[in-house]
This record gives sequence, structure tokens and C-alpha cells, in this order.
Amino acid sequence: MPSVVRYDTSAATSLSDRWRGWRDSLLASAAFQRWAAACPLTRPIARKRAAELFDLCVGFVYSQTLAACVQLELFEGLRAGPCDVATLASRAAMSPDAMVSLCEAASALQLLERRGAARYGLGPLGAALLGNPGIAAMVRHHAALYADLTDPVALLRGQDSERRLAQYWPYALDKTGDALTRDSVAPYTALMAVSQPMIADVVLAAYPLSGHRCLLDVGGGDGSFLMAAARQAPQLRLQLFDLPGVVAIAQERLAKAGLADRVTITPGSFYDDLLPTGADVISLIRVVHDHDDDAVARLLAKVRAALPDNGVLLLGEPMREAAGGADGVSAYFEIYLRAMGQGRPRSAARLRDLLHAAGFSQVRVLRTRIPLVASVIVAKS
Ligand SMILES: C[S@@+](CC[C@H](N)C(=O)[O-])C[C@H]1O[C@@H](n2cnc3c(N)ncnc32)[C@H](O)[C@@H]1O
Repeated sequence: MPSVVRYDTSAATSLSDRWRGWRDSLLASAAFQRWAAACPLTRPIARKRAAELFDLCVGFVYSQTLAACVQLELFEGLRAGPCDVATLASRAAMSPDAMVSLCEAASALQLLERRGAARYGLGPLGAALLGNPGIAAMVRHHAALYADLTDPVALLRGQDSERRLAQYWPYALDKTGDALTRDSVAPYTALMAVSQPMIADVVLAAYPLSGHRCLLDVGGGDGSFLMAAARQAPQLRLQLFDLPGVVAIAQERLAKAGLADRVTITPGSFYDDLLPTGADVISLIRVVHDHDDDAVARLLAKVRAALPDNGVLLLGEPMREAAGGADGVSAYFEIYLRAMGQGRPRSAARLRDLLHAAGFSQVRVLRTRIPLVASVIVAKS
């Protein structure tokens, strides 16, 4: 269980509570809503709020429209150019009418674009998705999350017995990883590998590794981040630490990439084992948010113990409140990690506290190109 209490039990009403109470009662009033929609000055705000609320109400339909396009490999099918509805329908084994509904819905979401009567091509978002296969893989694996979310209240009450997402990430069910076979870790390891290039681009642009001698990637999956680091910094020696089933996959992948001589691979669980020493920089990429505060505190202490004086911890993952505006990252990870059964999305400020508590100094939050994909923190041991 997370050790931080996140709710305020104080009965005192502050000035800001009273201001917000007044605002909420105004916004909840049907008469005010009618007035705001009619008044030319407030109409743009009223329309924006109505659109935002509409998106919240129907977001599941948007997601499932995208899921259908991905499942039918519609974007791939349109890569070479637009196509008529009859051909798309026959490829997808559905009626032309049903295909028109899907194409119209996808066009409204900018995934596709109508290109004449009964003919469709890629839309700007569909084309962007083709450039990043990690997104389609993420969409596919959401089938497990959405199945768990069929009854969201049961999930939050811990009454969902199937726990499909936890089975997808089996280390959430077996913390030591002892019983995890290669087959059980292969699906999430493949998903991480295909989505890793966009993470590595963002992290390594924010913190180039050219000044370092040896990188240990803890929870390094199949070695995809190490491969990107090796391309960026040809002098870098490489180390990887992950669960035994995962490192078996990494061993093959890194050997195929011609990096066998440059890398040392150590199987283990950071819940039970010490981390290997020898690296002057240790990375935790998309690892910390998967674990509760007490486990993270122990992991950070082990990272610090494995680093030399003035060694560097490089932490990269999506963080709360990093992307600005409505915080979709927080909403997503709060519910996602609840379904997975462990972990927390954390803000840079919260991570900074955990790093200081573990004895790290000179904690710096670095700007990244796309904070939605990952934010980066570096700290000295
Ligand atoms: C979300 S994945 C991220 C993988 C990789 N860093 C990336 O960004 O693509 C988390 C990784 O942490 C590893 N992991 C989870 N629990 C672990 C443990 N107790 N000891 C070692 N590795 C663990 C998983 O096997 C997985 O490879």
C-alpha cells in the first residue's frame, strides 16, 4: 500500500474552499449554464467546457474506434494510399455499411480522412501512428486494461477477480520473479521493446551519456535502451539487470545486435538482490512508477550503494503534472497502476523527495522534448 496519505480530513474551510464552493454552485446551476451559453462573452468558454465534458463522457468510444482500426490493421492497409470502402470492408470481413461507420468515426477523430465518395486515406493522427509502432502495440495491450475496467468500482474495491492486467505484468503478482517463466514475461518485454525507441530518444536527448564510462540499466528489459545508449556513446560499457526470464531474452537480443562483448548481464530481483557495481551511471527507465513507495525507497538505496561517489542516477518515466494543462498522464496512470495492483504516478517534486531521502544530492529535473512520453531526473550519489 502507498505510504502517503493523500486526503485532507480537516473540517476547516479555507478562503479558497469558499471561493471554489461559490464557483461550483454557479457552474452546477442550469440557469447559469443557459446564460453562459447565450452571452457572447462567455459563449466560447461554455462551448469549450461542453466539448471537454463530452470528450470525457465518450472517451471509451474514441479508444475503441482506435482499437478497431489497429486490430484490422487499417492504417497499414492505407500506407500506400487511399482505398475504396468495398475493398476495406472485404479485407475486414464486414459489411460496407459497417466499414463506412468505422471510417467516418475514425475520420472525425483525425485517424482517417475522407478522400471522395466511399474512399478513405490516412488522417494526420493515423499517419503519425504509423511512424511509431509502439503506439499500436500499446493500444492492443489495452484490451486487458479495459476488460478489468468493465466494472471500475469493483476494480477500485479490489473485487475484480480476473486481474488481466496484473497477469500481463506478472511481476505485480510475484515480486521475487522466481516463478516467472520466459513465456510469461515475453509479451510485456516485447511491448516495452517496441515502445522503447520513443523513450530513449527523449531521455538521451535530455541527458547524453557521452561523458560516462559504464551504464547499468536496472529493469532494462530486452536491452533496447542499452542499444540506443551504445549508439549514442560508442565508448560506453554496458550492464543490464532484470528478472531471470527477461535477461534470457536480452542476452539473445544484445548478441544479435553485436554487443555481446560490450555488455554484462545480471539476472536478479531488486527486491531481494544487491545490484552489480562498476557503473558510473545507473538508469531506471519506466521502472520506478511500477512500484510502491517503500519498494522504491529500498531500490533507490540499492542504486546509491552500487554507484561510486559522484556517480549518477538517471531516472526517466512519465511524471504527474509534467505536460501542463489537464493532466491526462496522472488520470491514466492512477487507474492503470491500480488495475496492475502496484505503483504510483509521481510528480518530479515527489521523486525529488524520495531521492533526497535515499541520500542522493544535486537532484535536477531536466527538460525533455515530449514530457508526455517521459520526464527526466538526474541525481548524484
Ligand atoms: C515497465 S518495464 C520497463 C522496461 C524498460 N526499462 C523500458 O523502459 O523499456 C519494467 C521492467 O522492470 C523489470 N522488473 C520488475 N520488477 C523487477 C524486479 N523486482 N527486479 C528486477 N527487475 C524488475 C521488469 O521485468 C521490466 O523489464
